[in-house]
Amino acid sequence: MDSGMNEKTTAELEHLRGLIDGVDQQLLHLLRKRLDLVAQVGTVKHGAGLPIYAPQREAAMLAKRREEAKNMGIAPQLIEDILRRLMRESYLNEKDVGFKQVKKDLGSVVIVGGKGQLGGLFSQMLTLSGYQVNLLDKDDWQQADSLFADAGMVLVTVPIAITCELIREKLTQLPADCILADLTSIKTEPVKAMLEAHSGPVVGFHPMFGPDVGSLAKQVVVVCHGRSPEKYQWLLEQIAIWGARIVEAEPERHDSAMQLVQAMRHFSTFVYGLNLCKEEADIDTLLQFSSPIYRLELAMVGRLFAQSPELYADIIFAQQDSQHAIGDYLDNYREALELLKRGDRNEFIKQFQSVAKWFGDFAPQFQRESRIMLQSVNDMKTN
Ligand SMILES: NC(=O)c1ccc[n+]([C@@H]2O[C@H](COP(=O)([O-])OP(=O)(O)OC[C@H]3O[C@@H](n4cnc5c(N)ncnc54)[C@H](O)[C@@H]3O)[C@@H](O)[C@H]2O)c1
Ligand SMILES: O=C(O)C(=O)C[C@]1(C(=O)O)C=C[C@@H](O)C=C1
Repeated sequence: MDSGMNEKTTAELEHLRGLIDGVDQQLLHLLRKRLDLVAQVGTVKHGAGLPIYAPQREAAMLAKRREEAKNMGIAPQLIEDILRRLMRESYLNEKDVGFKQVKKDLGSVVIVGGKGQLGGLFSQMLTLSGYQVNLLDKDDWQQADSLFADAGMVLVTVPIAITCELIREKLTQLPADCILADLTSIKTEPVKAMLEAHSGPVVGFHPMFGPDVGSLAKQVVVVCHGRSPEKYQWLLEQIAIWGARIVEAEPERHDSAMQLVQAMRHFSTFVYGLNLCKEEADIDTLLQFSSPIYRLELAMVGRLFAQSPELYADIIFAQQDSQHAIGDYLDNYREALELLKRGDRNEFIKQFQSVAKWFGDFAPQFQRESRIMLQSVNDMKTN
């Protein structure tokens, strides 16, 4: 290539990149305009008590924009990705405006363990909705009587290992019509303890997310009814206004689902990390050779070890029954290893096919979903 050609190329590139910069700046102005409109929507919703998350509006809007994109020769997935990202920003912005307060005459809310992670999040959400929130943490028990005296709701969110004991020993003298609720990751024992300790309304919740979610939009909260649901119906409406989906479950059914969804999953993630550690794997090297799916998997394993060991120990150890599920997993692992040792490739393929059949339509659905996640993982790479 001669140098004249190089200069010409450089000049052309510079010119085009200047134009691209201009378009990107216009995009910024459009984003500013959209955020301002969303802020106004937030104010209207706050006044009317409408949920932050409007799934029908989202579906209708996405369908229209996809169609328009196609007509303009733009990949529909591109506009969908962009709009979904923008809507995530909307949830955060609308949240800051605050939420309608569904129950005006509640009295105060006392969050026991309120200086912890999840307690902090619920304290923020309740405060943003106009409730008076008092925190009662481990060094605050001398104020307990005066805080409980005018409490309309007591919300327990202390470490799992001490939850039942604390409820039985310290929450037996609440006002008769006070709601007693908890956020514990297991439900059978805490709900039982609350029903025994308190004769008024009782309800158990399990937020299916960690404290680092920016907003509750699209998150799931499991509710286990205890006593007098009509007295805490407002709270379910309040949580729905925050954008979360309420899933009702009997405590036992919740706990048995959690054996697979939490105890076994966290345990196998723990063993995965333990194994990498014992093998003295070099994470930099692993990342260098990683496919996007491996990077995502490693991120999911690594994120466990950035969190509280006590929380995960409690989730795993609190349910003795989960040992069976973990034992079954180990048996299956062992049998699969035998297959490998025998060199029985045909049997491996046969079993693979029966698992694929069992997954049914979920397998291609998960493949589509994970493809989008993997593309985002790749987007985040900087080298
Ligand atoms: N963190 C999560 O991802 C998550 C998700 C769902 C449910 N949960 C549930 O939320 C509850 C709390 O978890 P967390 O992650 O917020 O834990 P955390 O350790 O951050 O918070 C617990 C709080 O309880 C306080 N505490 C300890 N002993 C106390 C006592 N005797 N009296 C009053 N307060 C006391 C601690 O000082 C701390 O502030 C657990 O039941 C857990 O199962 C947590
Ligand atoms: O239209 C609304 O209701 C909005 O809150 C705005 C918006 C958006 O960003 O377009 C955000 C959240 C909703 O789930 C749907 C749409």
